[in-house]
Amino acid sequence: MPAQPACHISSLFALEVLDSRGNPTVEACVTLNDGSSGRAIVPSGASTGCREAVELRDDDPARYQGRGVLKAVANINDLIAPALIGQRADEQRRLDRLMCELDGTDSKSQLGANAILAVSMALTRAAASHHHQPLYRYLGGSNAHLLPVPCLNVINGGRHASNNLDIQEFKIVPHQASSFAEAIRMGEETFHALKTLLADSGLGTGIGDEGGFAPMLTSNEQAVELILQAIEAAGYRPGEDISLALDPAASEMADTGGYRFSHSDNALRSADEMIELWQAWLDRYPILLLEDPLGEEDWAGWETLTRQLAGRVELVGDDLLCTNPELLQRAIDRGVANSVLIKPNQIGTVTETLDCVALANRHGYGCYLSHRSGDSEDTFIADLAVAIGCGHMKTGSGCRSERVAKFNQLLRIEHELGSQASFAGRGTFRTRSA
Ligand SMILES: O=C(O)[C@@H](CO)OP(=O)(O)O
Ligand SMILES: [Mg+2]
Repeated sequence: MPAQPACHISSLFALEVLDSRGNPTVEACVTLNDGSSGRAIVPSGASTGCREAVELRDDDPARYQGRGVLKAVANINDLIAPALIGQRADEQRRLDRLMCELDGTDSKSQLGANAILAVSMALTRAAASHHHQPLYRYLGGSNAHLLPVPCLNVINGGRHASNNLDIQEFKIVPHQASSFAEAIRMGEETFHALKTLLADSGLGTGIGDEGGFAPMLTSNEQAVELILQAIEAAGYRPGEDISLALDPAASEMADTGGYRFSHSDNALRSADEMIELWQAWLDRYPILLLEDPLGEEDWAGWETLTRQLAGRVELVGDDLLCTNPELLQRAIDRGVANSVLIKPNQIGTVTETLDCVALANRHGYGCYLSHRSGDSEDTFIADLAVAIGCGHMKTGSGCRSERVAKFNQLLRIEHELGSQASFAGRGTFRTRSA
């Protein structure tokens, strides 16, 4: 029998490892006949959209309070591996489809999106290695060169911290830089200035899940004011050098009749009042991007919001769109949002993630790439950002290794690209109507 070609999968296995919250997650390892290999760890969200692909967890309370992933691991070892071993690793579309067929559900609930995505990403890495290409080049082709503006989440609230802030993510956007390295320096200098400011004001400097500070404050507005002060203290001009981005994660606030700010004043606001609130914040603060400013079920509210604000600010659908091409198509048809958050584990394969990006590109929607609040040392999304040239991404901020790992990978990519690298800058943020 002739030897199988070098790109064929010779082994595939999975194991249970830990994410940044100390919860179990799935790692998959793929090896090819020529010895090339790839491994990948899937991240995990806390404020998840209700239409995300299913993250399969064990219901065994004796292990990790029922959060184990041994079933997902077994699904890789016992069901996916036998189907994939012997196949070409660089036929990503075919293999991702094969796994979806093996699963047989729309939500990937049978095998688990955590099982399928771990394998999907590991396959990409193994194939890139087989073809002697860095991941960003293999995924993005010869013109992959654009480094994203990093949006650093410097104050954490909502589901990501145990403080009294309703807004989940207060992010700084260092866009007035000539390179990714300079942008990261500006961001981290501001992060450290904020730490000093908080400490000098007697406020907490403990951090939340995504590496930002999580102080108890008097209002959500105070968080913004402190960040603006920190930007100036670091020697930068708010709005000129460094702007702001917010993720209110409003699905988490949804309550009968509107949105409840349960962490601070417990006020209930209707969708119209929420839109007025964001409008007032846009008048007052240099905000370039609002992610999930309304909830995932509130399509009517989103239509009004988009009509009123899409010409001024990037409106990103996260829980609303779940990296799902079908939901994005619905948003396009209804004129909702002007940008889509891209989180591979919301949809569950590399192929479908790239399909969602392609659909967004065809219709002039922005793509805003994202980590999850439970993440790991895996840096797949750093390479993905350059591969798809999305121009801006969020991956937390600068004092947790799982966040820094992505920054460091982007610094390596920028170094490797040398004079071929470009930095996206402010123009990457959408300000036109959908
Ligand atoms: O809401 C979000 O955008 C994300 C990532 O920042 O949080 P989580 O991973 O908890 O869904
Ligand atoms: Mg979000």
